[in-house]
Amino acid sequence: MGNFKFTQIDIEGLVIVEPKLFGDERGYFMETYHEEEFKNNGISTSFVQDNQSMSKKGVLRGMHYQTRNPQGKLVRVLEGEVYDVAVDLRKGSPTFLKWHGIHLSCTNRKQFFIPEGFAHGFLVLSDVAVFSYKCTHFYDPGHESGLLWNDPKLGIQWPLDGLVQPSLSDKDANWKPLS
Ligand SMILES: Cc1cn([C@H]2C[C@H](O)[C@@H](COP(=O)(O)OP(=O)(O)O[C@H]3O[C@H](C)C(=O)[C@H](O)[C@H]3O)O2)c(=O)[nH]c1=O
Repeated sequence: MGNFKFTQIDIEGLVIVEPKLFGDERGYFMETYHEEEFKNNGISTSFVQDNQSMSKKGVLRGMHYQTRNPQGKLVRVLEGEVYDVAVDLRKGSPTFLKWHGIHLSCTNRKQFFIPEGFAHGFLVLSDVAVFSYKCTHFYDPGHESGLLWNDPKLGIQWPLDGLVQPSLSDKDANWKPLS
């Protein structure tokens, strides 16, 4: 046992997962998910849908959540690097509207578990990023919602690194600001 390191952070429920790498002259092997180890470390949920997206440098996808069938997500990067952000939207949470960001990359191999009740998004820092994640509920297009990436009420510190404006879908450019 023990092929993963789990780190809880100061927003309850968010977990950083670091798989153990087994390298040899052929290359490497690592487990990327293990139901029992994850359950024993605060990720006691089942996943029903896997997604993958590819994005170019400067793309920002988010901040998304579902108002019905809220999706918990276990996210990781297969190629490149992103800055991944989760925002606590759980009613009554002591960290309501607080956010946490983390660099996920194919080199640090970190995974980020984001429970149901959070908005999620990421900014692509490398030329290309392939993003892969598991969801705890199915996609529910009729109940998609979102927050503006730069909503002053959130104050997310994106590593824009000179980028004036990330590249957004029309949907992501037009979420309603928090009142
Ligand atoms: C999410 C999703 C999308 N789609 C279709 C709907 C659109 O025709 C197309 C692109 O969808 P969208 O622009 O919403 O994709 P993203 O901007 O990557 O959305 C995701 O971005 C952030 C980072 C998230 O955390 C969510 O998983 C999700 O909202 O794929 C599906 O058919 N199934 C799905 O589960």
